[in-house]
Amino acid sequence: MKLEFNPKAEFDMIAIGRACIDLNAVEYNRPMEETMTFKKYVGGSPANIAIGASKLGLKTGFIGKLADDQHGRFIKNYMAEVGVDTSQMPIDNDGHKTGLAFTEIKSPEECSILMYRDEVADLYLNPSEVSEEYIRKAKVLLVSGTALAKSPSREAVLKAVHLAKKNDVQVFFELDYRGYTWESQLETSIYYTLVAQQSDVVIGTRDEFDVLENRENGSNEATIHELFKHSPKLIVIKHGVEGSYAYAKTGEIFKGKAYLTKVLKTFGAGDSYASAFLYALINGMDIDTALKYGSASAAIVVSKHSSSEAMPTVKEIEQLIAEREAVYQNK
Ligand SMILES: Nc1ncnc2c1ncn2[C@@H]1O[C@H](COP(=O)(O)OP(=O)(O)O)[C@@H](O)[C@H]1O
Ligand SMILES: O=C(O)C[C@@H](O)[C@H](O)C(=O)COP(=O)(O)O
Repeated sequence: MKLEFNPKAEFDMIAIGRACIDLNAVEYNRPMEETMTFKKYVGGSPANIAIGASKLGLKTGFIGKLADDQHGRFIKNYMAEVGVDTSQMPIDNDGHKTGLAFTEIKSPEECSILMYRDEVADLYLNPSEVSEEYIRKAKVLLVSGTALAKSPSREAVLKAVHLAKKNDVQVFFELDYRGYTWESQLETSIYYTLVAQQSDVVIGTRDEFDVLENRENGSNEATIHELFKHSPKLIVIKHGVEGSYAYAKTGEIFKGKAYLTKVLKTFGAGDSYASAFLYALINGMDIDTALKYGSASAAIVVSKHSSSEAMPTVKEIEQLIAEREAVYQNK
């Protein structure tokens, strides 16, 4: 099974959603109450994915609203420096602020995120700020689920999905569930289902698919049975260190294993996985290989301090895959 991308498209991928700030505990392996210093990085799942993809050499753009403040300017400069096109990142004129995520690293296994997302600029992206001219230039539109949490960002994303489908741009939906921003799980389920049914590729953790289905302890089989009645051609369900599965509508099932490593913190895994998985698919690699790229990228990022700055190069990913696969083959 292979996805077809428009070979003439100017951008490999355009992401839509939030570009924010991560403040990662500098003194880690302790609770946040005892953490006195935090290091600033660009964050926000779709921004991390765009940065990761750009570092891998994909031509990447971003649609997202920024606050008119120091953080907004820092984000725009950083993203431009790593090669992301920031021409569709309007500035909020109504005093809304940049979203912040403080990360707590209690131990490599016990990490949590404290988010400040009330009245954040990214959720004020207006449908009028989503341009058909821009979206039609992409091979892939990557949608972050959190951008569906509130209006007007919700309508801006729905418009972007509509324009992508109209112009044969592949829609990748990263569920990216952050409970803080939603009114209820039922509300999330309604909008996740609406967008998932229209997407070409849906990526999420097992827990996030349970949110989409508004249930507990769902099964991958039930998920794919339902979603394959609609547009999706590929569904990726992640199971943390146990690895991930990619299900193709054509019936094939691919299993990706996690590459175990010395973990510093667990967050950043999903975003680095998504950027490398996408890189591999866009470059015509098969799904087994794309899963290896995703896992290797995640293994590199969980061993480092940030999610965005730690995004690896193609060389680092390929080296890790070669080393690990050689070990598996000698066993
Ligand atoms: N502790 C870990 N060590 C190595 N790889 C990991 C680890 N945790 C996750 N990964 C890799 O990252 C992928 C995505 O992680 P997961 O935790 O399922 O997603 P998310 O970060 O979105 O919650 C996994 O399929 C796996 O390949
Ligand atoms: O998405 C956010 O707003 C916070 C991220 O920037 C943070 O780095 C993170 O949680 C990444 O984790 P992941 O989505 O599991 O890759």
